[in-house]
Amino acid sequence: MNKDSRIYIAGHRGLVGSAIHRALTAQRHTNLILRTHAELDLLNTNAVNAFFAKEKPEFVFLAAAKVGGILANNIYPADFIRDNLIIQTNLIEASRINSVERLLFLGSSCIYPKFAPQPMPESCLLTGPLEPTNRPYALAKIVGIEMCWSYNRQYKTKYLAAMPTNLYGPGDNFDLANSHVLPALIRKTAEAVKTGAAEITVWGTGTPRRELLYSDDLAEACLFLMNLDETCYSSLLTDEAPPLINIGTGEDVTIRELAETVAQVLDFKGQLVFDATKPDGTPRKLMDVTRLHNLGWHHTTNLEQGIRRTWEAVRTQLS
Ligand SMILES: NC(=O)C1=CN([C@@H]2O[C@H](COP(=O)(O)OP(=O)(O)OC[C@H]3O[C@@H](n4cnc5c(N)ncnc54)[C@H](OP(=O)(O)O)[C@@H]3O)[C@@H](O)[C@H]2O)C=CC1
Ligand SMILES: C[C@H]1O[C@H](OP(=O)(O)OP(=O)(O)OC[C@H]2O[C@@H](n3cnc4c(=O)[nH]c(N)nc43)[C@H](O)[C@@H]2O)[C@@H](O)[C@@H](O)C1=O
Repeated sequence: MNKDSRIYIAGHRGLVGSAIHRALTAQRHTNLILRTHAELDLLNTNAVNAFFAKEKPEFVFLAAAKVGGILANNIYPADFIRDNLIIQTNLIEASRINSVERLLFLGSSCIYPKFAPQPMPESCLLTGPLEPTNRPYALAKIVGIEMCWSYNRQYKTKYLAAMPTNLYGPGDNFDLANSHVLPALIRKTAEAVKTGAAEITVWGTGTPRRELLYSDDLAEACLFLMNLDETCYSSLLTDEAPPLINIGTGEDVTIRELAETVAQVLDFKGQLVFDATKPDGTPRKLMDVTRLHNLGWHHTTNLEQGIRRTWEAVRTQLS
């Protein structure tokens, strides 16, 4: 990407999109194309096509999606599969029609089988049954990968699918019902500190393991991939295997350890109570990040630093 390349960030107000926006702005990109949900509904095929025809982006970060934690995925499965299939199809097809140079499609680590080998290499895609709590969302993402691969083969496009691990950071969704685990734990812990409550409730058994990546690190990885030289980029887009790359830290913790780290950062001295009536979901989903490391990218923010930064960004809002 040149500094004046026309770059569209779909979903630039979300956790990931806002981090990509910050990273591109910090690198002095001057031609960013942005639309809020109210300005452009990505479910509207005609509106998306008109927007692409007018703005002619050269690079697309596809970070708009219907996203939520374990409970939201379980309660609204139809919304998750429908919205994601439509949004990604609209954007991939409009990118083809308008000759977008490179597109980065964001998927998720939940595309891999529930009992995949750990750590999970890209090659374990479609080798076993999925985790039921997020199967509709995961299937939409798997279709997105297959579309990128099919378009690359048939139309000679250059679409890459990045699979991030669980993410967190400033600008996350802190709604207790719909959010992911880390923002939920930060909010519950902040409220307990504020009210002097003796305990916080953690969903599930506390034994599942999760790998967490700070959103600004993820954004750096996305820019790194979009900026790969032609030889390295093309090496990820072969006819023989899906154009897939994992993004993560290669390290994970139990949910109990995660809750304890949040308690330590926010100075909460009370008890953790586990509510086993809530789903645990996948027991473990640790990414194999060998492919990304071999290209030369490593994360820089460790879990405790990331939680501190997130807390500093939201403490006035949550205290
Ligand atoms: N958060 C995580 O832990 C992980 C996320 N990912 C992936 O990263 C990507 C971004 O996720 P994240 O940033 O967390 O999600 P967010 O929910 O924070 O952001 C999604 C963005 O997409 C926008 N959007 C959704 N529907 C529409 C629509 N119909 N028209 C226009 N805009 C729309 C939202 O706008 P609005 O809010 O106004 O609707 C929002 O700005 C997704 O593809 C997700 O699968 C992957 C792994 C983990
Ligand atoms: C990114 C990823 O995110 C989702 O998958 P998930 O990792 O299972 O999601 P999660 O972050 O919501 O939960 C992780 C673990 O944490 C436990 N947990 C404890 N206490 C709370 C709590 O208070 N809230 C939440 N949400 N979880 C809690 C919870 O019970 C589970 O064991 C999917 O959207 C999936 O599609 C996807 O892509």
